[in-house]
Amino acid sequence: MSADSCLFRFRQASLGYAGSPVLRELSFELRRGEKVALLGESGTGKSTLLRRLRELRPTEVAWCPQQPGLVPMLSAFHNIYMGQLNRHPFWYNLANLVRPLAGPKAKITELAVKLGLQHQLWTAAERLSGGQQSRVSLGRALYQQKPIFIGDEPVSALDERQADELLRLICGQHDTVVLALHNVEQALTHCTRVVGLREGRVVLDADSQTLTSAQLHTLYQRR
Ligand SMILES: Nc1ncnc2c1ncn2[C@@H]1O[C@H](COP(=O)(O)OP(=O)(O)OP(=O)(O)O)[C@@H](O)[C@H]1O
Repeated sequence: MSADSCLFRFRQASLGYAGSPVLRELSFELRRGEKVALLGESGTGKSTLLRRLRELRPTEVAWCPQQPGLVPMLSAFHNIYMGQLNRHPFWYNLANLVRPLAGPKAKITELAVKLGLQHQLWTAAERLSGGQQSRVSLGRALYQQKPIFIGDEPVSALDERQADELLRLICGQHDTVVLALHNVEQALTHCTRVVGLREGRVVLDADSQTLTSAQLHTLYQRR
């Protein structure tokens, strides 16, 4: 593996907020091409690590946050389009807001079919269900078309079949993927590597093929 295949490297790092560390003595490397699942109990620091990764390579990362953060009055189409807002001049974005342009319309319609949102494309985000909103948020991240996808529980509001289909889509479209998940089966099926966190420390880091779901469930057992 060449040195420049390393995208992120932490050595005994401390990550947290305003002087209060969440992740301690973090030693962690992530190489191009890896598909990594972060697992661990709520509050253990998964989002904190994902946010740091995103800050380190902002232009290369397609970011799918835990909270959809949609503009309520805008349609699913326009919310997805926002994934490429900063690639176009102001006049182009304004024209597309008033009357969707042919190019974005074709691409977003195709994406909406994959997301199962073809019938909700022109519905305002505030009128969508929680699962539909989270698919719009995922669509916005996919529409960014960046090489690295970082998702904070991007499929947790979806049923199992939909979640599997969309995880396949995410992993197929991106060279490198880092996902905070709570579902150990999804982690083993879709990711090549699993990193387990407990109380702000990495307690497991292994190739998915060497792991069992029973081992991963121990990350959630009370001590
Ligand atoms: N903006 C913030 N300012 C201060 N503390 C924060 C902030 N965001 C998160 N924390 C704290 O950092 C710790 C880790 O939170 P984090 O969101 O990284 O956990 P998580 O593993 O992603 O949890 P979940 O599975 O519930 O999303 C928690 O104790 C939380 O209260």
